[in-house]
Amino acid sequence: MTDKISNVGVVGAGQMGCGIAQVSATAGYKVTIYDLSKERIEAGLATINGNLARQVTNGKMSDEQRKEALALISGSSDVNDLAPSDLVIEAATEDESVKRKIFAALCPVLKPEALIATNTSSLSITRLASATDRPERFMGIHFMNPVPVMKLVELVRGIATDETTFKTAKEFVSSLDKTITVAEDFPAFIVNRILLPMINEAIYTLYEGVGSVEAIDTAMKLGANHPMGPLQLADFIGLDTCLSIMQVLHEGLSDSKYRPCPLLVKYVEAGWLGRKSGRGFYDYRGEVPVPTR
Ligand SMILES: CC(=O)CC(=O)SCCNC(=O)CCNC(=O)[C@H](O)C(C)(C)COP(=O)(O)OP(=O)(O)OC[C@H]1O[C@@H](n2cnc3c(N)ncnc32)[C@H](O)[C@@H]1OP(=O)(O)O
Ligand SMILES: NC(=O)C1=CN([C@@H]2O[C@H](COP(=O)(O)OP(=O)(O)OC[C@H]3O[C@@H](n4cnc5c(N)ncnc54)[C@H](OP(=O)(O)O)[C@@H]3O)[C@@H](O)[C@H]2O)C=CC1
Repeated sequence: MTDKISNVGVVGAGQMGCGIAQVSATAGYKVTIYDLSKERIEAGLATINGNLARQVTNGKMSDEQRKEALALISGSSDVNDLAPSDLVIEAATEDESVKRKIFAALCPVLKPEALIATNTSSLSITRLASATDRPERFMGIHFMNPVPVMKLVELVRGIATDETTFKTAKEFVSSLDKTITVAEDFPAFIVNRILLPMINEAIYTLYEGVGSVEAIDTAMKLGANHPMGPLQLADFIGLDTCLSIMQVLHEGLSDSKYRPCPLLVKYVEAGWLGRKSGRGFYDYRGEVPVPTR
């Protein structure tokens, strides 16, 4: 048995929240994106608009389908507008205290039978579930960036997640034409347990002067056939998110091999968060990205 999902709520109008909203609406779900700031929501809706328009230009969808998808998405800075949701996917900043506050505000608004999922990259699903009033109806649905392009979604159960919730999540993700992999509730799950230490090592390689930003990215693109160099990918993910994931790995697995590189810490402290803030290992403020080291 599964639950029927028609209305999807998304918390956080950042790069992931908007991607999740876009693919959900394209699959025919009614979507409400909630964020604290109206400007964020407007910028997010504009990004979705641009992405859908590009799909029309590339012949991947008709203009009619674009209009239908757009008509299914609305934005709100009032959490009460998530009340009709059958499923809420939390995709706010990768910070446990932020997510806990969101669940505290969200739970009283939702129908008792509504499901809550988190798109967290690394945090314990069991611990996040305990911050809600429905741990059995809570789980991890971890999309990859950019959501409209990447095929994989990791599904992660918490200790209390019930079978109906898991099956409903599976059915929902399959309806978005994504491929599922199931991960156990360990720090950073599967993809980020492997990917982030590689990115962190690339930052150490830069920190120790083994190569420049350009040399490291070129090496991995042409020497290992990665679509993006690791530093380019770190900027794409967001350096704040990369640091949070490394901290969760370091603390959660108590192994010094996961120690976040001090240079990553420094960039985040400077507010150089990658593409989203205009500067990271590359400076994106000009016509072409320029390495910052
Ligand atoms: C941190 C976590 O918790 C987990 C994660 O997500 S880790 C990150 C996982 N993601 C990756 O590793 C991405 C690695 N990079 C890539 O695969 C590729 O560089 C890429 C798919 C992002 C871009 O591919 P590309 O060939 O260089 O660029 P390009 O030809 O411009 O784009 C390919 C398609 O992706 C689309 N695309 C690219 N960036 C996009 C974005 N940010 N949003 C939406 N669509 C995007 C393009 O529109 C294009 O679609 P069409 O074929 O319809 O035109
Ligand atoms: N980036 C990636 O490659 C991936 C990220 N993820 C995960 O997805 C989640 C979101 O990441 P991403 O989209 O990259 O992050 P972004 O920084 O792009 O977006 C996060 C959004 O959440 C908003 N936000 C912060 N606090 C609240 C709140 N209390 N209520 C509502 N909205 C809030 C932020 O607003 P403001 O900026 O104003 O604070 C911002 O708009 C994280 O958990 C991350 O780990 C998962 C897969 C891939």
